[in-house]
Amino acid sequence: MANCKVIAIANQKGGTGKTTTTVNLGIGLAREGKKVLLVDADPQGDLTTSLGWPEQDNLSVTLATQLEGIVADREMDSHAGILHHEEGVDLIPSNIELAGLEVMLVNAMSRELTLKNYLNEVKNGYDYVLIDCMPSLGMLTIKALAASDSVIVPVQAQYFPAKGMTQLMKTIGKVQRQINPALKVDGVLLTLADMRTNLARVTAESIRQNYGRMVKVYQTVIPVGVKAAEKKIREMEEEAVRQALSEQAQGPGIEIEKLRLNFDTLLKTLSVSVSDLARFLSYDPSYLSRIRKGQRKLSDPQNLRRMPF
Ligand SMILES: Nc1ncnc2c1ncn2[C@@H]1O[C@H](COP(=O)(O)OP(=O)(O)OP(=O)(O)O)[C@@H](O)[C@H]1O
Repeated sequence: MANCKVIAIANQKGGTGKTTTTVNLGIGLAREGKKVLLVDADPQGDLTTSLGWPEQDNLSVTLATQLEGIVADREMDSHAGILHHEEGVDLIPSNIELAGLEVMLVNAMSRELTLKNYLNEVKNGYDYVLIDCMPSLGMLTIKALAASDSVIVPVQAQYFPAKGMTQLMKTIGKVQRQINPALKVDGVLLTLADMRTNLARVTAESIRQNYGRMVKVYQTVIPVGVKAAEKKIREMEEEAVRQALSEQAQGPGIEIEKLRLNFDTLLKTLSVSVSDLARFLSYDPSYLSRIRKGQRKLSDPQNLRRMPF
């Protein structure tokens, strides 16, 4: 479609509701009769999982395959790998292979434009393309901003994100000046808001006061559904969780790769995201995320053993 709009859903802070916004906005637009393609631009593949493809390592064609084809200048069917969801949205999925692509792209020509070039090949069939970005301002997010007409920034209403917002706005400004002058900020979306608390109300007000002149802050605020998130974890098979945890918590001798695999199994068993588990345990999501990527060991296995399951 000639007027396809490409929107990046971005915030370098983890767990602000990017994936949830992408899914719900996408399905909402599909219900309005729009043709929608969702793009999972996060190697953690949470969008792919949340749409019902948890075994994403078994997918033969993903976003990484397509981008790699563009870099290598290989003839490819650009529609290969696109999945169709029963709610009426399409998805180009991702898995951990996307992380490896960043390294490969260091020497690639026009590396910032690989995603744009790929989307140019597929977007004609769609009214909207929504890109779920990863929680970083690295090359994959730059690529998403370079490929987009606009960006929506989900911000968790519970924390005043002063430093993070300044960094994000600087990056958007840089992309506008150097790669994509047409990029617009659609708006800031306040998410996970518990408006019964003073903190959320004060934070929402501060965000409007501090950024409202620069960018639109949507009047619509997404309320937190605490019960739903916690119920999901509490309903898990307790025995399976304990078993996976005790394997993980074998102390400093455990191999980092084994820990990574165990942790992955744990998340799949629970069918929860890293952010879910982090919130439930009051852990820093980036700490758990590094364990999941095989970048660090548990520093406090005893603490994990006492998890409140
Ligand atoms: N309104 C809500 N109420 C309750 N839980 C929510 C809500 N929105 C999102 N969540 C939960 O919060 C967690 C973080 O949301 P989500 O995965 O959408 O954030 P994200 O910004 O994409 O995370 P990441 O930065 O890790 O990619 C998820 O477990 C999700 O299920």
